[in-house]
Amino acid sequence: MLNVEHIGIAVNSLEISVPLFEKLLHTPCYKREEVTGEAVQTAFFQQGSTKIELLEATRPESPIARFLDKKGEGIHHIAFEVADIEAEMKRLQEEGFVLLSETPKRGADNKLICFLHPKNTNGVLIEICQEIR
Ligand SMILES: CC[C@H](C(=O)O)C(=O)SCCNC(=O)CCNC(=O)[C@H](O)C(C)(C)COP(=O)(O)OP(=O)(O)OC[C@H]1O[C@@H](n2cnc3c(N)ncnc32)[C@H](O)[C@@H]1OP(=O)(O)O
Ligand SMILES: [Co+2]
Repeated sequence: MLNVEHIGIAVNSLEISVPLFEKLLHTPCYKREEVTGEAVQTAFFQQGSTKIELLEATRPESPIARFLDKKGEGIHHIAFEVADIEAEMKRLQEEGFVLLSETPKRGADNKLICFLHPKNTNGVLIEICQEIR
C-alpha cells in the first residue's frame, strides 16, 4: 500500500459542509462528483499529499445514509492508494481480510476502488484505490 490517498467524511449536506471545510482548510473544493454506484455526491479538497473527501448520500439505501442514521456525521473511511488494485485485493484476501466487492468498482476522482469489512480492520472502514490509467 502506498500513501493515504483520502479520508472520507460523511456529512448531511455538502451545501453546508463544503463552505465549512473551505473555511477550515483555507483551500477551495477542487471537484464535486456524483457516483451513482455508491449513491453518493462527493466533494474533494487537496491537503498536501492527501485529500479530504466529503460524502453526502443521494438515496436512502446509500451506505452513507445508513452510516449517518447509525452514527451521525464524522470520519467514514480511510483510503490507501495502491499501484495494482487487483494484486492488492488478492493479497488482502489471502491475508484473511474480507473484501466488500469481488472486483474493483468505479469510484470518484478517476479511481478504481474496493473496501474491506471493518470487522477485520479494528473497526475502521478501509478503502483501497488505484488511479485509472
Ligand atoms: C464515491 C466513491 C468514494 C470513493 O472514494 O471513490 C467512496 O469512498 S464511496 C463511500 C461509500 N461506500 C461504502 O462505504 C461502501 C463500503 N461500505 C459498505 O459496504 C457498508 O457500509 C458496510 C459493509 C461497511 C456496513 O454496511 P451496513 O451499514 O449496511 O451494515 P451495518 O450498519 O450493519 O454495519 C455493519 C458493522 O459495520 C460497522 N460499520 C458500518 N460502517 C462503518 C464505518 N464507516 N466505519 C466503521 N464501522 C462501520 C457498523 O457499526 C456495524 O458494526 P457493529 O459492531 O455490528 O455495530
Ligand atoms: Co473514498
